[in-house]
Amino acid sequence: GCLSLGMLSAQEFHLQPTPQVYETLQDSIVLPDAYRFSADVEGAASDAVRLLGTLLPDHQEKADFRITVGVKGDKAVRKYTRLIPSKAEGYYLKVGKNEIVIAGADARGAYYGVQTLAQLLTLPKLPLVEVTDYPDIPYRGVVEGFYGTPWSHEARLCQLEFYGRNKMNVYLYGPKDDPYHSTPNWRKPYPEREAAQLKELVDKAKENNVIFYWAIHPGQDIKWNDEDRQNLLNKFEKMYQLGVRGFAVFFDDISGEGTKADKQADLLNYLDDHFVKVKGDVEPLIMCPTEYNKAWSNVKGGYLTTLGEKLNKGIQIMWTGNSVIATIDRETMDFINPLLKRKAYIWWNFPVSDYVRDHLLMGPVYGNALDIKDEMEGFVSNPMEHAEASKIALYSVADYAWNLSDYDSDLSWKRAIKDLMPQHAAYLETFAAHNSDLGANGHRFRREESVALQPALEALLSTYEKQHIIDEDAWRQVNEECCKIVTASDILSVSQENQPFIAEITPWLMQFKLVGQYGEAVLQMMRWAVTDKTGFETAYEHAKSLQLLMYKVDTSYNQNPYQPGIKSGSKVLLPTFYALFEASVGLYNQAYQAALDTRAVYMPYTWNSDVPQLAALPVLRKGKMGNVSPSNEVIRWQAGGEALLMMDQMRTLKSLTVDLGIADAPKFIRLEITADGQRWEAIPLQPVNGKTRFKAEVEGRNVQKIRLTNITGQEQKVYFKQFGFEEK
Ligand SMILES: CCCCCN1[C@H](CC(=O)NC)[C@H](O)[C@H](O)[C@H]1CO
Repeated sequence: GCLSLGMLSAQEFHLQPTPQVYETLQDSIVLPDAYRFSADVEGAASDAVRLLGTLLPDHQEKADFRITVGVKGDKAVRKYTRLIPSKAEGYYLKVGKNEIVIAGADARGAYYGVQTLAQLLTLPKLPLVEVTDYPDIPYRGVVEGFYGTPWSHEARLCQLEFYGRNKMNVYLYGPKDDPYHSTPNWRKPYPEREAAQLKELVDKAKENNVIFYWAIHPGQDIKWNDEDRQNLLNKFEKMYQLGVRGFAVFFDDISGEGTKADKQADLLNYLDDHFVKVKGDVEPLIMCPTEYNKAWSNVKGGYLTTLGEKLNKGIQIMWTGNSVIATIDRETMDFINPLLKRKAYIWWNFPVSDYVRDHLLMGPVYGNALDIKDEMEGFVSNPMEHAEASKIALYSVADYAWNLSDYDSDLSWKRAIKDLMPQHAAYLETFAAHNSDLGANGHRFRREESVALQPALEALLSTYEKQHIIDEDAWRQVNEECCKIVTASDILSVSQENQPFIAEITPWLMQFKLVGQYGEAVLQMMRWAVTDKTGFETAYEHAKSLQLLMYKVDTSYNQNPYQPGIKSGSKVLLPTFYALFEASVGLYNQAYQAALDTRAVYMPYTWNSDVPQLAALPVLRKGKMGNVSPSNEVIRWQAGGEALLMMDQMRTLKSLTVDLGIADAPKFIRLEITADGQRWEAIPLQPVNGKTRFKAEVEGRNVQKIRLTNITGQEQKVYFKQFGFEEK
């Protein structure tokens, strides 16, 4: 089941999202177990009344204490009318000595007033308050729009409860890899089981006052004809019958005919006129354009201006910002809103991680401007495929979108962590602090990481590298943090507080613990590098073993074909430990005339050669791929010259590619493999692209070493363009 709200102590209590106006008197009351209730239960406040019913005992006619719930215009709240903010989804909440009043500007406002009361009721005593509240951004929530494993049905049910509590009113269903959402099965109705689950989601969304939008992604193969127009209408009709009352059409990440603005606009206007307006109880249509960010738009080409001019005014248009992954500021909105002739509906691509799948994005939500509340129609977050782990960012997105000017990214982040794991919040904060950056990526979007520890890490490293001395205060801080990392990893990995969450992050907890232990071992190496030879050697051995263990985790879990593996502390923590490892081994080698291997990152592959220009090339590893860094100079490869790729242990290969820039490489270079280092077997080089690239058939072969030899009896001039392999 989904997590319930944790009990917080009064002083750290904070309403979520931060209300616009919140007055609390120093007094509090104990809620009586009997109260008189007045509300138009059949009226617009029915959702609010239902939610209230789950929070309080049944009411009784004869009681002094009065609880009133209503929506502006209801008789029950008539006398509070001027206190109700005239803002959509706004509400007035009062907890007085003898009464509680919840008066909504509309149905959802009344519901949100009760959600706020629900939070107050988690306090030991109910404080006397007056809250006047409403959202800055009309549409706030989540678009499940990522590539990768769609969220599970259970995860979605939990999400919807989370949105209700955090006053998010939008969930857009649009998982890129759902075959019935996108090409080619968007034309087909969902199979029975999926249809039933969608119906359940629609009901759950309604229960939590979330608008469930079903999105379709037809652009890659849609035909601009009546048949496909009817196909789309039919599919929308099917979804309507399942209870869906919000619809979206995504034209992102497509090519070809489907990208034409005027055709897209005609289709959407048709759907608007013949479906949305006809039904009468469906939310305004949302569309995601093909040019959905500034970097990809060609204003002169007229795509955006065509949409802005042609699309019916009521249709909402999504935008990810100045690039696919970007924070949103005034300049961003000043660019797009005039083109669309309406306020853009922000699709914020964070914490989505489908382009950095080996990283978790657990850090604060920051970088979006606080002065643009009047420039956006909506603000929805595209999350990670890890539903529970995404809640840290989503909590803060809800906080930001409800009340931009009061948003504080760090306080919100800390509250998000407490909300996700009230008991183990301290341990989760340790984990989240060091697992927040994306690593290098094509979008060049980065996040801060290990912020609190950074000064100590920098002091420790610079002092040690420059003066070969230990900054004791920094050393102590880093050592304490490493100890916390090890402790937090173990406690979280067996925590029963939110098992679905722990299941999502377990491989990263394993890696995080190893990073902490590696840090401890490296700190010992620094301590003993020139003072305790055997102590150092033990710590060195331990560090090397931890490097191998980290490598094993990184090559065993999450082996997706995009960014395989498990990265943790990848931006600051681990790179600093690597640098300290190398520095301390350097000092030890100098002090004891030793020659210990200073390589900090575990590397299963070793490359060397008696061909001078080849010998210097570094060998790289990414997940299960290994390759020798290409050279862009002419290699003079002497007769009989050899190049050897050695594995740390027997490894099974999947593929091997060689490109020496010459079409007849097989005549010059023999490729051999050995499983035992004794018996070699030549593997023929087969042309791949009819030019200079060749592959060797090594699928399933166990290999310890790979050898390239110049067999022509004379020097050959070649290019070393590619030498890469993939393990099974
Ligand atoms: C080269 C293509 C990169 C597109 C990346 N976008 C997609 C489309 C999008 O952003 N639509 C608004 C998916 O949604 C994905 O999740 C997100 C980030 O990776």
